[in-house]
Amino acid sequence: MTEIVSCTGVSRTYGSGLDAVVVLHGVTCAVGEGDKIAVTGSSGSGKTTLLHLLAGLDEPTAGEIHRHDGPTGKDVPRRDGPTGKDAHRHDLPVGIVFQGPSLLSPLDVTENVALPLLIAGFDEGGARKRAHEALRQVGLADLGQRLPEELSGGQAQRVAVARVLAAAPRLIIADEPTGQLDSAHADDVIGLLIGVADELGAGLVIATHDPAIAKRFPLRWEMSDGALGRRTC
Ligand SMILES: Nc1ncnc2c1ncn2[C@@H]1O[C@H](COP(=O)(O)OP(=O)(O)OP(=O)(O)O)[C@@H](O)[C@H]1O
Repeated sequence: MTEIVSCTGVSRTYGSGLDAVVVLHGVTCAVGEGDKIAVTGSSGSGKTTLLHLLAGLDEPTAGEIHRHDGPTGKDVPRRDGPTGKDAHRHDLPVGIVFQGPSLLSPLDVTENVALPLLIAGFDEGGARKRAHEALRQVGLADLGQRLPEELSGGQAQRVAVARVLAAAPRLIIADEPTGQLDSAHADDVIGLLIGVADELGAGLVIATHDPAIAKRFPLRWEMSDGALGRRTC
């Protein structure tokens, strides 16, 4: 397995002195290309904290997180890379899907999907083309000009998945991506995420409270009081 990110003895403490609260302790784990992992556990057990550390949105207070460099898991063909550069170098390392609304309200759907690519150095034409293709793949080709406020919750999460697909990351982190959806739409979004991870050869880690969703993942990690407990596959 080619590792994307690994944690060794990782802890996260909030506050200091008498107010210090250890919310994650001694976590050792690794995510590799092609891994599909559901992180379960009761509310407050540390799922989001772990996912934020894996995504690089937060830093541990103890232990080490190592991000392993490498090309995308599969040789994803790129037609629209940044002008004059090797497109693969501009694939984003991490794509994130959050539970709640994460689209920027002044931007239309296509602009939201294209934004990470523009930040990564793609020219506007190339970024828009990739955004259109990603939206087509998640079944939203006709909604590119809508504003986020004109979308249903399920459509908004599909756009968030398209944004990940367009960015072609090595690692996809999804924190309760279906927490605000009914079960039919939840199933649909999880299926899309798994399909996107397969297509990219990416690692996929999701946090979920839903046992039916967790069952769809070959690897399951259970968080309990800030520790990574039972792992099943
Ligand atoms: N910024 C913060 N300051 C202090 N404590 C925090 C902070 N963020 C999270 N915590 C605490 O860390 C613990 C773990 O939170 P975390 O959000 O990781 O849990 P979770 O398993 O994702 O919960 P949920 O399923 O409810 O989303 C909780 O007790 C929470 O109150």
